[in-house]
Amino acid sequence: MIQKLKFHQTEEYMIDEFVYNTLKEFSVNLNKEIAIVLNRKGRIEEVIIEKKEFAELENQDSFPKKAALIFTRLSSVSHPSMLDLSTLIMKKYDYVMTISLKTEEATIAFWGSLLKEVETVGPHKIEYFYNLDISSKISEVDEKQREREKIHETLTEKDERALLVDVWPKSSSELDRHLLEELESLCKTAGVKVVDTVVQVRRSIDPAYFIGRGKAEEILSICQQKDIDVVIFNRELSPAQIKNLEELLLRKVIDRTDVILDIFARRAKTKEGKLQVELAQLLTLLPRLRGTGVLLSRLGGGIGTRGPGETKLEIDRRHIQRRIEEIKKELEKVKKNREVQRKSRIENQVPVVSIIGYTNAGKSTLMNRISKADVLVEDKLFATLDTTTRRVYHKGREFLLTDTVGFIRNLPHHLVEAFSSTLEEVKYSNLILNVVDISDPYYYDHIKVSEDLLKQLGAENIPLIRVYNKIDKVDISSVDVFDNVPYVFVSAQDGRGIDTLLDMIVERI
Ligand SMILES: Nc1nc2c(ncn2[C@@H]2O[C@H](COP(=O)(O)OP(=O)(O)OP(=O)(O)O)[C@@H](O)[C@H]2O)c(=O)[nH]1
Ligand SMILES: [Mg+2]
Repeated sequence: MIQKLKFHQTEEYMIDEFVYNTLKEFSVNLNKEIAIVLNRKGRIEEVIIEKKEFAELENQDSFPKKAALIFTRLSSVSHPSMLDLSTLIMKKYDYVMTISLKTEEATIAFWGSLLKEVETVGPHKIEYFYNLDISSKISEVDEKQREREKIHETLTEKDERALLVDVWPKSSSELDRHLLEELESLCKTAGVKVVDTVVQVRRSIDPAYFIGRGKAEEILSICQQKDIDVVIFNRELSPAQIKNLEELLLRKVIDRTDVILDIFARRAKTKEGKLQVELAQLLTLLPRLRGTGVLLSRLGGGIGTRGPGETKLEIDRRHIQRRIEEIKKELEKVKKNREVQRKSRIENQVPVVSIIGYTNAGKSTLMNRISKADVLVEDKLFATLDTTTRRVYHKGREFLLTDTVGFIRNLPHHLVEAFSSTLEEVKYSNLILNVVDISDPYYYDHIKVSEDLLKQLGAENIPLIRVYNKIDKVDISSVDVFDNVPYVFVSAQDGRGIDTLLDMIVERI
């Protein structure tokens, strides 16, 4: 049968009578379901006999990107199942056709021309499809896809113009101001141009618009005057508030979490890093999807819509749920791997020292200084997303030094969860270095944020040294040292204090 089908070419990129009869004959005789893959010329590229779930066809790379999947069902079900639809979506087929051999009826599922949902034709008797002109439908979809890619490109090419919105309590403090500045540098890192900032002082939060409808209308007029593309809130918005605000402001509305996620999405390099970012994005996205509809695009592209790598976040709820499970499984594997490595380290008795600290504190610079590793150092938030480990020797002692992702106040809950496999490493270290940028006026606050997170990770009982960094920038006599935690003053940049730090490390491991 394979020979018979392999060199056959169907008309119009559709099933024909010959193919149908052949499929039927062999399906019935073998009592097995059969699938074929058609390329765009209508040639049969592949014949697959009874894979229970065609969605699990894994050698997706050998498929041309654009192709159709046609398969038989022995039962009387002739409409596509959830699984069939997710095959269509995930494997990027042009269309998927389900044929019931019992009823001789079939249904095809394909992307609608708005690219927002899946359309179906059928169930109809199989003969109906022999003359169906699917090619023009498909080219319509292609055309739309190209247009959208163009829009996406222009949007990502030019810097997006953002309006920042914050809500402060009646008794606002310096810290509120600081957090707003922090959002501004997050935006800078994410490549967004901050055009204006609106701060509202209010006692309570409006459940529908967060800021109250009057203020929201005021913001709309600012957006129109200043050609704003995106409105960024410095507080966490509920899914309903995002929806209401987007409807009123006619612009993309995102919050602080989205900005951080966006930065993470651009920066994740390793497979694990990417998986973790994707997981965090999906966990954030899920509660924002309402109903069972297919959410295919938030307004436009740009910030808040990027996935790790080049993929955009265009996924429906079921698919998300499945993907979340998939990622968790993969991360579980990574974790197992880590455990094995950890065991062998324990057996070899090589102590582990972890560098943690607020983002931009100088962790990677310190790592490079100590181990001469080449870790990306940048005056940007979250330069490091993937952990790096290096072997260090000092005074006849050996230890492993690990650089980690930076901490930040209000680190999105989903990120902590998603990055747990990376952050978990900290829990198994013999010593923790909390790197603190003392040139930042809020350094004490940063110490607290980082050490609170250690508590959350269950790492609060591990010996810790506070490494007060950047002493080349400030006069250390003006620096207060808090609590009874061991500390050292260093400049990771010019090397001052590093020997003392190394001595302190080997004393403690
Ligand atoms: N003046 C001075 N600048 C420093 C020192 N250490 C680091 N920096 C600068 O601080 C910025 C951040 O340094 P990184 O080492 O990337 O900081 P990080 O903590 O790894 O940051 P993330 O990975 O983004 O969380 C860079 O511009 C460094 O050059 C220091 O001792 N003195
Ligand atoms: Mg770093």
